[in-house]
Amino acid sequence: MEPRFQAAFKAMEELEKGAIANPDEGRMVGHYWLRNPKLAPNSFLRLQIENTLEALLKFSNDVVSGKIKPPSSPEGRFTQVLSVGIGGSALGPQFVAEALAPDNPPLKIRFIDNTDPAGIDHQIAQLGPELASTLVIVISKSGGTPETRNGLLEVQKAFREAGLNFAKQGVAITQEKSLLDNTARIEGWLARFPMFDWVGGRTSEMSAVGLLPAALQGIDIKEMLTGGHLMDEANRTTVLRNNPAALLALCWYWASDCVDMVVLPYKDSLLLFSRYLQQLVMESIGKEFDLNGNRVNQGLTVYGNKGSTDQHAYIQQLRDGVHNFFVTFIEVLRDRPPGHDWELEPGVTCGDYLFGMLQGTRSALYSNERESITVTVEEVTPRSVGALIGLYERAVGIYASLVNINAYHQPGVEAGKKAAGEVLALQKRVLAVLNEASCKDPVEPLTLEEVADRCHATEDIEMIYKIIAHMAANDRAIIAEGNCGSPRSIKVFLGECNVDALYG
Ligand SMILES: O=P(O)(O)OC[C@H]1O[C@H](O)[C@H](O)[C@@H](O)[C@@H]1O
Repeated sequence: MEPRFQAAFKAMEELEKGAIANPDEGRMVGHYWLRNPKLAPNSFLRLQIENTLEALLKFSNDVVSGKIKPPSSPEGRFTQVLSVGIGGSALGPQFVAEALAPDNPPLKIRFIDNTDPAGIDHQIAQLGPELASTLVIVISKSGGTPETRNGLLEVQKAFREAGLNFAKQGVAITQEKSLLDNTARIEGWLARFPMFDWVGGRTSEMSAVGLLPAALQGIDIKEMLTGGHLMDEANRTTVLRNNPAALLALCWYWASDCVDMVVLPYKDSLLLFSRYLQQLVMESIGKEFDLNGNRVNQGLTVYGNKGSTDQHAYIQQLRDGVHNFFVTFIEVLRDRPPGHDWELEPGVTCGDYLFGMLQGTRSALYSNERESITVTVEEVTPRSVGALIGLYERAVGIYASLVNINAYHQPGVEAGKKAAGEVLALQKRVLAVLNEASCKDPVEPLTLEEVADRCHATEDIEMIYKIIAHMAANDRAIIAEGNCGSPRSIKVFLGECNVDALYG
């Protein structure tokens, strides 16, 4: 493997110097500069990074100290953060909050990371009157992701209904001049922080995306950056056996007949690490074509929660069942902060049990020829979490070089987004057809075939059935009579005729 690793190290060196490492999108890949701005290929980019960090540190200090206040909160200071974002604009902040937020953070954080109305209602309801002291951070690199836009519109509606001025409590993190950036600027939001073209969503935890929410929770973000920076330095050696990320990538390569990567941190606070890694690894490595255009269908499937909890769920299959995986144990040496430990049996602490479970599971898997990797950290601190993120970011990049793919684009994601847009367009046509039939006197109930026919979408009859079932279940003026289980029996009409829509 040595020559291939040397080629991968060379590619990484070029990337760090500002090469267009994401060729299809014509972009540089600069997340390593975030923790060492001196590496940035020019002083303009270096200053952008440094100024953003300085500005966000100042902003978060002012919010935490109460210098920046919500306009109409009885507490007189912000007490909650509501983060609205999805994918790379949520997973890092969620992981870091779970891993590092103190028990009583200066601001508590909640997330809206979906366009599920019930989920959004739940978050807003939980805030209750504290909405008045909630800082809403809307995060979207592109500034146009529909789920995030919907979350924003829902939150703004809640603010209106509570008689609050959203702009005074809203912060945007997005690329300059994106739709979100323009909205925030025109509406005069409290603050805006930039995302950079050359940082991908899934590697944005150490940009404003991850750092601002973390700082507001009282997490030492400089330490996170230091951890990332130190890890990057270790990963720059071209001596394979001394390079942690390269060794990790080598293990993945060695195990690559086993495409399932089971990540098991034995530490509750690292529960969301595998969820975070799911995007980082799967969106980076899961590719149809290699860089030469050959179909390769690469991929590594990441899952896992935490040990020892998962031992009581699926380790049975790992030990005895289908052998298509390798496990990564994340071992944390420090059980608890010093001075709190006690022996619940002579010579044995609670943490000794956790340790025993990890080692026992590792041995039990090995005895049945199931291999594993162990990543050991001394304790869960901002520095070690920064280092873990840095380790996996670099391992993904190196592995991508080994299998000759572009780790930094995500062409497959577009297909689902486009199809979702088509479904919503079809829904509008269905409504128009139903409206026309429902405006007749007498009303003309239609079968699904008739709806499909009038929509000129006979191929899409199944989707039309789904659209009607969904709308009928949601008090949407649609009346569907018949038996859901036998779609042919269904007849549909609208409860009222919308004359404007008919002629509009
Ligand atoms: O930050 P945004 O532009 O809103 O993007 C959020 C997410 O959108 C897509 O699903 C991309 O595949 C992800 O990589 C990205 O993290």
